[in-house]
Amino acid sequence: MSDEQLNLLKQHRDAIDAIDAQILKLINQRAEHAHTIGVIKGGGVVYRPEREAQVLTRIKELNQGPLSGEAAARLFREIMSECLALEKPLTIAYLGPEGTFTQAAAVKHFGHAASTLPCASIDEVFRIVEAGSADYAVAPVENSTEGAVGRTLDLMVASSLQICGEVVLRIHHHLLRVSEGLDGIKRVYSHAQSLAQCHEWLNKNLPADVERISVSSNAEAARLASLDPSCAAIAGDAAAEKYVLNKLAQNIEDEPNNTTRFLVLGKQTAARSGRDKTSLVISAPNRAGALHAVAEPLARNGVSMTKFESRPSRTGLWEYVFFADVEGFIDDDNMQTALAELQQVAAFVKVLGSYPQAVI
Ligand SMILES: O=C(O)C(=O)C[C@]1(C(=O)O)C=C[C@@H](O)C=C1
Repeated sequence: MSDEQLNLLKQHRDAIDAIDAQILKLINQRAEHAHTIGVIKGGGVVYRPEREAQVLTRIKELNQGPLSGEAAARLFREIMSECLALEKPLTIAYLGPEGTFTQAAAVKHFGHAASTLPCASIDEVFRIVEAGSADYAVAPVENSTEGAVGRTLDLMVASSLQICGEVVLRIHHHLLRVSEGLDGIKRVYSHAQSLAQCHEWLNKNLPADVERISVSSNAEAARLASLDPSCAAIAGDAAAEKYVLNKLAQNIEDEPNNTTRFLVLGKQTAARSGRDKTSLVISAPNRAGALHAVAEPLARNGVSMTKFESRPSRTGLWEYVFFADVEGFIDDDNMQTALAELQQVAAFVKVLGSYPQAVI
């Protein structure tokens, strides 16, 4: 570098140092306000999903670049996470083990200041929060290629927990291994869904005699691959980092827009954020007529549906339960009318929660 370049570099670095000092001071001023808000809340619920969604939406709107709106929101996600931890540190139960996409979703939603608690099953995630051993739960509910996560939906029917948020995560799968290169791989471990999502890539890039073994999670697959150089795993970034594996191939999922949606569950109901969703479960006696009876009051009252999923009820042989996600907040007038009408035709209607739509 020339003297002139060195001089320019120093000028910019000096400017960055001065700006960093200002940012630090302002972040701490923000933290002081959050701390005082915590005192005003007087030991009540500190996490306010609707306010967090509003803060992040506003940041995206205010942002003028060169950082992207998403990048700016992610930075503020972390600042808010630390501010919230000053009020009260949160523990988030998730479908483990460590390194799963569900943990990545929990961190995306609550930031790094929240502690995450891995659970062995979706049932345990619900139980732990119901018992008060963790503050919130994060559980997968649907994948864009594989469809609904039935266990989460079934548990929602009986659980006292409310949905207070959603997280949408792009799922990127990588082929991971302790050693370099594709030679000598005898087995590939992954969760059955991930093996299915990378099926075409595996057919094209690995010899036919490489065994594909499905295990309980992608993180478990990465752990197994870390123990044996003749094995590889399909898993995401978090698992690759945790088990210090090489990425032999990145983003090997067949479907480039592969996303998973997760629910955030807790004992509180969220307040209106302005861009909300409501999840309902509706039970009706027989499927053919029931589908129309359930969808019609929503449509007629102008409540738009973003998801509709039917599952056999676990209580009656021919009964179906319908899971509907609709746009809007529970006490919107049209929502209230539609719900009252639904109650006339359905065996039961349960509101699983009204909550802010995912912002980042
Ligand atoms: O506004 C509040 O209620 C706060 O506690 C402050 C704050 C924030 O840092 O902006 C922190 C945590 C809440 O979940 C929402 C927002």
